[in-house]
Amino acid sequence: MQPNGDANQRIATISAHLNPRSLQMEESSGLQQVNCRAKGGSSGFRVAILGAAGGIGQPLAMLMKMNPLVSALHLYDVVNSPGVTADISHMDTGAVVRGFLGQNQLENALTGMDLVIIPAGVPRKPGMTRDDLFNINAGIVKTLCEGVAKCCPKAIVNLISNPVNSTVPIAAEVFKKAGTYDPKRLLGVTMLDVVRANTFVAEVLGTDPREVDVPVVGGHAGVTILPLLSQVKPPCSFTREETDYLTTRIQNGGTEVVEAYAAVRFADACLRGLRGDGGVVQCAFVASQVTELPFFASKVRLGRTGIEDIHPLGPLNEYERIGLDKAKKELASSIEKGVSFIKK
Ligand SMILES: NC(=O)c1ccc[n+]([C@@H]2O[C@H](COP(=O)([O-])OP(=O)(O)OC[C@H]3O[C@@H](n4cnc5c(N)ncnc54)[C@H](O)[C@@H]3O)[C@@H](O)[C@H]2O)c1
Ligand SMILES: O=C(O)C[C@H](O)C(=O)O
Repeated sequence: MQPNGDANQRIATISAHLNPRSLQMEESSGLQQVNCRAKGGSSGFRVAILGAAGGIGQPLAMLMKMNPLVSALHLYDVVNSPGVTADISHMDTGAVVRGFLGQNQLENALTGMDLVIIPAGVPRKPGMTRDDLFNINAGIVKTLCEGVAKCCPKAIVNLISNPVNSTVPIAAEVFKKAGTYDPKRLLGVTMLDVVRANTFVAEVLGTDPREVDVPVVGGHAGVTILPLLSQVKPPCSFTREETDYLTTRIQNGGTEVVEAYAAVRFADACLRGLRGDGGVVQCAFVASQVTELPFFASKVRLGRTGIEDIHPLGPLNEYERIGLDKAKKELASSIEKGVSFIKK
């Protein structure tokens, strides 16, 4: 898997030769494979991953290729997408996979997509906060969202690139500028916090994490990650010591491990919503009136039009009310930072 221009062209030639029907050729010749949009092997949704060659992007691509709701999978990156595409495309599952390399293929990658998942950008190194990524990732998200606004304005967007607390407001401003903003279709992925919370709470309770549901609200960084331990299902209670331990561990989970599993589960929930399944509810960072802030993570119900309902926070205990105040303070400045990045 050593992708470069030549390898790309070789893959193009081989793909076109072996299965010309699976490709929708553009008029122009050249690097045809990467310029071709996948037709889709079966009925299902068309999904693009932007940043598909990265640490999150690659396993995400593999797991989305295994998802029966996906008929076409577009893998876009500024490096290495041909090799990743070749690997993933050999999996014997329904979705047709196409690779797209570099800025001039962004539009082809995006055209016709139902769901766009964005894990593009730089990740944290030890000692960094997610906000330290702002300077690089803000510009990347801006450019990619301009592409979305132009080529698939009706797509659901799952924003993974950090700092999510600022990149979601950036995306919203880009879409507003383009006249395509639909707050129901823009979701910051905070599901990893829920997945971690379920796991850590189950550890403390000595139960199966699949049986546990912990709402995590606020945002996706440090104190803005607010697990509502008073609302855990099935109902249970924690000592003050357990509450401190769990809250701190959930808030700092990203320094332990970073993984794609939650992104896959969240994308699957969005697709099940688009299909019309009932009762699809997940936490996400979205435009919201749950608090006085313009964006906030809480439980949302996903449906055919994206977010169909945003759940209120429910009753909070004293510990959570103090946590909420801290979360809102930091969130307000992260949101403002994202908004003014576009407005400046
Ligand atoms: N929200 C979450 O729960 C969550 C979870 C994990 C990671 N993240 C964030 O996701 C991002 C990616 O993390 P990673 O570990 O995959 O990093 P990575 O460096 O392994 O991968 C990032 C990928 O993005 C690509 N990229 C860079 N600029 C691009 C551009 N302009 N267009 C398209 N692709 C571009 C890179 O080439 C690379 O392949 C980071 O910002 C990280 O903090 C968020
Ligand atoms: O923590 C990170 O930097 C990545 C991601 O946001 C996570 O929560 O794992």
